[in-house]
Amino acid sequence: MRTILKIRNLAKQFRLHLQGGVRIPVFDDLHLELAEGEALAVTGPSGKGKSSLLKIIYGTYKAGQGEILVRHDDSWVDLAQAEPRQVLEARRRTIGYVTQFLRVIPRVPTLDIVSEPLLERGIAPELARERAALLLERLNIPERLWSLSPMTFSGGEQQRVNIARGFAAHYPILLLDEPTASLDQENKARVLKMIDEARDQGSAIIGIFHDASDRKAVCTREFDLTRAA
Ligand SMILES: Nc1ncnc2c1ncn2[C@@H]1O[C@H](COP(=O)(O)OP(=O)(O)OP(=O)(O)O)[C@@H](O)[C@H]1O
Repeated sequence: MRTILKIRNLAKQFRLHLQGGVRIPVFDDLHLELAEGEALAVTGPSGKGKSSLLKIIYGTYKAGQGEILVRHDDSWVDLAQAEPRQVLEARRRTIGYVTQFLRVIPRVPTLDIVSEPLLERGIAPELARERAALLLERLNIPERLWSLSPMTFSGGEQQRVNIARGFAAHYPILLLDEPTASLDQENKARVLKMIDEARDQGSAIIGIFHDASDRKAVCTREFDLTRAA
């Protein structure tokens, strides 16, 4: 399997400008490589920087130093240095990101939220909606809710809508920040199966799972931040 992500020398610290310029160091000299078909669990105690690492890879947070080389359309792009336009391109086709929180846009129906990543790739609306419907069904979202905005849905329902959206299109790299956090056992098992299927199809996964048995179920390797940086 080909390497798809190479992180070299990554350093990050936050600076709280509104609180006397206090510095919070997170990483120093972090190195990481990931190949297609691998599922990496990022571990470490609370506050060690697990979510920050995912956000840096996705381009939400800027790296302080270092390289984040991603294989995008068969060439290497350093997302730490990339223009915002390149980051958006990579997000559209190469890197997916699923958190436990859905960013709800008022009045947009659930089915449209889930089909959007497919429509963005030029998939015909009919096909995109079919795929979205399959995912919602698989994740136990009752059909009567599909035409509604998820704004009033329960936490677990919103999380499953977010997961359906994150898995609608194939991404070579998939970042998962506690995707199973507020799910019951049955839905959790379904999500873990979807993660496994994505990996079987060659996606490289980086996930944060608080539950050790979830990590064991889907991850091929662990990356312990207490040792990494
Ligand atoms: N936007 C931000 N501004 C300032 N500090 C931040 C910001 N985001 C994270 N931090 C700090 O960076 C450190 C790492 O936070 P992060 O959320 O990445 O940890 P984590 O390992 O994911 O924790 P948890 O397991 O509790 O979710 C923490 O000390 C946190 O306070």
